Amino acid sequence: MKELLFRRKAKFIQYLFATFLFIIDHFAQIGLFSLILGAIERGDTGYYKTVILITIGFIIYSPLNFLISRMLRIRYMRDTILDVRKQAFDKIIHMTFKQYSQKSKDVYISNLINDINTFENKFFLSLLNFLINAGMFVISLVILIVLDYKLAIGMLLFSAFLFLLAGFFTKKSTALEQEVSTANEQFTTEMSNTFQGLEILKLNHIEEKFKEKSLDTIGRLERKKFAANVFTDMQMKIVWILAFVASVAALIYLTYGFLGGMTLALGGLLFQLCTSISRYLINAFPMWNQMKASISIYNKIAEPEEETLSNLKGTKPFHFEKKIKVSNVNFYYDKKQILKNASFTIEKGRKYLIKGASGAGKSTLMNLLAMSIDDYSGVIEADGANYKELSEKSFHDKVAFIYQDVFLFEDTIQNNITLYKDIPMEQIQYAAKVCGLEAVIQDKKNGIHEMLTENGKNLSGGQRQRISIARAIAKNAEILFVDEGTSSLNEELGKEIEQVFLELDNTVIAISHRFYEGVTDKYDYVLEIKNGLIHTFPAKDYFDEVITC
Ligand SMILES: Nc1ncnc2c1ncn2[C@@H]1O[C@H](COP(=O)(O)OP(=O)(O)OP(=O)(O)O)[C@@H](O)[C@H]1O
Repeated sequence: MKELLFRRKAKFIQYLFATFLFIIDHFAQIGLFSLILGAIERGDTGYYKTVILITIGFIIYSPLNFLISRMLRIRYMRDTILDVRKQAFDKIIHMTFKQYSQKSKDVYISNLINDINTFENKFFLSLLNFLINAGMFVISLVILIVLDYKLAIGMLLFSAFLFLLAGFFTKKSTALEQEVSTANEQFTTEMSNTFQGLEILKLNHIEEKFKEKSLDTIGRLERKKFAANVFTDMQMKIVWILAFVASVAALIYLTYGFLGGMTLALGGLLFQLCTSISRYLINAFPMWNQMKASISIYNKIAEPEEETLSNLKGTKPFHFEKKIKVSNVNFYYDKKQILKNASFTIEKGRKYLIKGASGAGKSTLMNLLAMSIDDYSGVIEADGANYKELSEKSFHDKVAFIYQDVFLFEDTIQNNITLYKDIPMEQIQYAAKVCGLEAVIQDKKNGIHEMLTENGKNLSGGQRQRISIARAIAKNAEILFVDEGTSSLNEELGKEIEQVFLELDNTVIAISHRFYEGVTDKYDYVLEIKNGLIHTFPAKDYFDEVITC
């Protein structure tokens, strides 16, 4: 947090100066009030005129001072909030895939919108109020020490007591702010799910049911916000009552002073200083807690997590010249064992098809081989290097994923194939040709530079899937992980696409429920999962047996 605040030193100093301007204005007001009291007491016309001139000067100076102070503060706040937004976005975008997939994408959206808004609204407001009130407190106390040190000691003791009291509230304030943040995440996720499934809700006339559920979530969020606000108000009220008691005590003390010959101007000034000190404390302490709560939100959304740092530990480059060896791998989801003592080998250039009943563990196995899961026992090695020591980036640079749903960017066909990497044009054209995209590209007015509309809506399912295979070929991926890559296509198209990646030289590890006559049996091996055990079969034998059975 300190690093964020001091990143723009010059602007931060301007921010502090702007706060100081605010404080000057406040003390000018107190001084003016005292001068007016003095003028009434003295009844001197010349002095009276001087006070009127000073008052007019103050009326002109005060709004100007406010304007300058505000402009200086806004510049700093704007730049710092921009930094927070960038940092929060960076944190999400640089998460490892494994970390990212632990939460729903809506949680990240909530962090980027709701949490940043909370931080923006609360942090600077509380920082400003805290600085102003703390600054005014110090100045008032110094003046009070000069004018009446006994009164100053009394006020200092009272402040120390309030400081201790505020410490008790800090933990609760932070916890409440975190609860609001979590409720925001739940709200965003639920809303997103509801809207994604709106078509089903409407077709089945169950909107009302979901409306009730949504209202519950909104209610929960509002209750959390209410609790956080009430707690801040409650702190203010407690401090306010104590401050009132302190002001009454100061008034009694001053009354004795007045009876002992103290002037009206001095008495008025001392009383104002005491009540102001109380007021500064009333404002400063809850703001301090609010500031700490906002900092906890900043840490949550913008500071890298321990896990991210520890995940960077795998630094060895991924090489796959010969084989990936899986030895005695066991994997559990909670207490349920999914894979038992799995041992097999993936040879370079071979095509593997993972088979098994629904829920047998096919995706789990693919995730293990794709480095998306690492909390397994046993060893997976690529050319002798332990998977757990490999750099995730190096691995992802050399593999490609082909899913049932292809995500396409609103950009050119070329950028959708290269995924913004610097790949020679001949390689891109080769990839497009191998995947049967040549005719599609020729058909487009701008060829390979044709823009795709949102998520490639101007392409057919088959064309979209071909682009996803072209990505793998263009990047020269050593392994293609294909998870139901043809399931959304019709039989004929599915067969054509499956044929494309089975004819590649690359290693393919695929999951498919489909059997395409004359194509599926071109896989080299089938890895069948049954009751957690993995059996390797030459594909021809496996399908001959299945078909015969
Ligand atoms: N994140 C998870 N947490 C807990 N259990 C899980 C999780 N993911 C999957 N499972 C369970 O692990 C088992 C294997 O799941 P997996 O998705 O690997 O099966 P699959 O063979 O790919 O299934 P399908 O063919 O239906 O897609 C299932 O019983 C599933 O319920």
